[in-house]
Amino acid sequence: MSFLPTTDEENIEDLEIRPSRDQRPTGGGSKKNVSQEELEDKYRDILTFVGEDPDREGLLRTPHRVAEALKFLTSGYKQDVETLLNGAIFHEDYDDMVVVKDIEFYSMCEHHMLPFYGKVHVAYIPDGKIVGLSKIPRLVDMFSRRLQVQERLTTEIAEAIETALSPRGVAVVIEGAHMCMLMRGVQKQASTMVTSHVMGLFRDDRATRQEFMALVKGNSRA
Ligand SMILES: Nc1nc2c(ncn2[C@@H]2O[C@H](COP(=O)(O)OP(=O)(O)OP(=O)(O)O)[C@@H](O)[C@H]2O)c(=O)[nH]1
Ligand SMILES: [Zn+2]
Repeated sequence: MSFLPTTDEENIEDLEIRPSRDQRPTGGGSKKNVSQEELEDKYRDILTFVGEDPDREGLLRTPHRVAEALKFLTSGYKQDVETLLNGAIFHEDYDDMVVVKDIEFYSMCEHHMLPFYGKVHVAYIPDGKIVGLSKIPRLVDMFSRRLQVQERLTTEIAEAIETALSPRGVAVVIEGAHMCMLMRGVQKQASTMVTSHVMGLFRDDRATRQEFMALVKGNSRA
C-alpha cells in the first residue's frame, strides 16, 4: 500500500474527524453470554446458510477455527492501557519529537465485521516522560483488535498516549484499506482512508506538524 501518496501537510486538518464520546465503544460487554460451543454452533448455521455442508471433511473444524480467530481478532477488549503499559513510562529530559512510524495494524470495521488494515504513524513530544518503544505498537494492536471505525481508532491511540504521558503534543496518522469497500459494496480497489488526530504542539504549531509529516512521508516503507 502506498503511504500518503498525495496528502500534503495542510490536508491533515481537513481529514480529521473527531467522533463524539458517546460514539465510542463501552468495551465488549454482551448482554447474553455466549459460550464458545454455542458460537461454534452458530458458525455451523452460517455454513448452512451460505449453502455449504458443515459436515463435510474440510469444514468440520471450521466453526472452531473461526471462533478462535474471532477471539484473537477481538482480544483488545480484554486489555486496558494501564496494564499494557506495565509501568514502562520513564522520566527523561528528552524534549524533541519521537516518531514511531509504519506500524502495521489489522482491525475489523464495526459495520460489516470485515478487515481494514494499513499503517499507523505516531509521534509525541515528551514533557519529562517517555514510553517504552514497544508499547506504542502494543497500544495500536490493543485498539485495533476491537470492532472499530478508523476515526475512533485514530483518536483512541492519540488519547491513550496523551493520558499516559501528558506530553507537549501527540499526533497519530492512519492510512487504511477497508475490505468492505474493496471486495464488496462500492468496490473501489485503490481507495485508502487517511485519518489524523493531532493534539498540543502538533495542533498549535504548524512547523511541528510539518516536521512530523516530513518524517513520516520521507522514508515510508510502504
Ligand atoms: N467513516 C467510516 N466509515 C466506515 C468505516 N468502515 C466502514 N465504513 C462505512 O460504513 C458505512 C456503512 O453504511 P451503510 O449504508 O449502513 O452500509 P452498506 O449498505 O453496507 O453500505 P455500502 O458499503 O455503501 O454498501 C459504509 O459507507 C462503509 O464504507 C470507517 O472506519 N469509517
Ligand atoms: Zn465496513
